[in-house]
Amino acid sequence: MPEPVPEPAPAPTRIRVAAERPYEVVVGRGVLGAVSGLVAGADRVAVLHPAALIDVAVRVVADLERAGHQVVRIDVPDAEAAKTVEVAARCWAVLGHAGFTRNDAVVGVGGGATTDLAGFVAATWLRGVDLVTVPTSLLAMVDAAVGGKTGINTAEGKNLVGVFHEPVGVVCDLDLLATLPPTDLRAGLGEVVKCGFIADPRVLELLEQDPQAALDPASPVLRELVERSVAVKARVVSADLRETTSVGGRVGRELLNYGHTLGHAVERREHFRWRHGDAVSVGMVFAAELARAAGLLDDATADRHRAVLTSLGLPTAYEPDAFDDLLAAMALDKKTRGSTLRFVLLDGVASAQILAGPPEDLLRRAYAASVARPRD
Ligand SMILES: NC(=O)c1ccc[n+]([C@@H]2O[C@H](COP(=O)([O-])OP(=O)(O)OC[C@H]3O[C@@H](n4cnc5c(N)ncnc54)[C@H](O)[C@@H]3O)[C@@H](O)[C@H]2O)c1
Ligand SMILES: O=C(O)C(=O)C[C@@H](O)[C@H](O)[C@H](O)COP(=O)(O)O
Ligand SMILES: [Zn+2]
Repeated sequence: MPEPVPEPAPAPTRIRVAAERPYEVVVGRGVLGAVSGLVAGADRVAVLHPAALIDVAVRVVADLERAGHQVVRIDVPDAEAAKTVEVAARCWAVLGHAGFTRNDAVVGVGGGATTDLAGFVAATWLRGVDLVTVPTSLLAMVDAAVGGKTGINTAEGKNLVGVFHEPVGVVCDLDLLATLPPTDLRAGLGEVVKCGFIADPRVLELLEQDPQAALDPASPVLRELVERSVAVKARVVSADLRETTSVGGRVGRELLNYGHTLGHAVERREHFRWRHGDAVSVGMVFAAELARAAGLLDDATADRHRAVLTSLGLPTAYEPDAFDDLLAAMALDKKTRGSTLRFVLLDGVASAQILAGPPEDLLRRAYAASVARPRD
């Protein structure tokens, strides 16, 4: 009997983002080697990573050194602990010490917290040097590493300090998801569900058909979900890079903030110890209840939020008595104008509008509905 011939691995997918300097998001398996080609013009390269990703960072460093770059590896704190001005200042000090100039580059290897920090450091050093993101979590692949939002937190709230700074390239190596803890993979699906509701109904169908496949890092279903979510993000940011064009009935980049108004408030109340994707999950259920209470969204689509998120094991409700704290935190949401809160709401799947200044009692009713047990 002849040996069975293994199927060739599918070629990497390249998704283009039309920024001022257009760039590509490469999605595939075994594509880590693409990083060095993206920083070809740099003499020095800084590779920022948390301890959990040391093995990946070492592989990237070795490639870069083989290509002749002088490389500095910077070990940063894990998760949200990296997104502080103190950590950014430590990175600036390392770059200064190593003599980083404007043709040098920063590479962020890690989850969304690391790529947000790396982006902020790259954006601010000498007012901007090249950035390559190497997302290693699902959430960073489908969202954080793409699109140029960079930032750090302050005691007052989430991502309150940051700049837009697009990467020169994004390398999503799906093989890296093999070591991602299942709880973090699940949290990443929160942003995938978001992409389904705001723009791509096929994402919702895939999740509903086989939630377990979505939770399996080796499955082709997960690859399709990553590609579809990156495509949604690329399309939205390409049309509104700086989040400036939600006018009239048209929602620009703010669309990507679906579920984040309450989600970020939950993160702040939890002192940034909640996973971002979990908070967005809770925030989307609240947004669906608000849209239902405002008479915008039909019952079936509102209920579909809780159903799909629950099937993936994501949280759908926060503490019943927390609304006053959350309302105060939402005042600092970036979509707020003056004292007017603004929410991205759906009036159907893939159809959004901004609700500005809803009365407080409507918000309270929606929150109460979001924490109530689902209807049978
Ligand atoms: N800039 C944006 O557009 C944007 C979009 C969405 C989210 N975000 C930000 O992204 C952050 C959330 O990202 P996240 O969910 O990736 O969280 P994270 O960066 O905190 O990573 C989650 C955990 O997974 C670990 N990890 C990551 N990849 C791993 C791997 N391959 N193997 C083993 N462990 C791994 C990390 O070390 C961390 O402990 C938040 O700060 C959020 O605000 C930014
Ligand atoms: O890229 C965007 O735009 C988003 O809003 C994507 C979100 O998933 C992400 O969490 C973002 O960081 C939130 O933006 P913020 O401006 O509210 O901090
Ligand atoms: Zn998000």
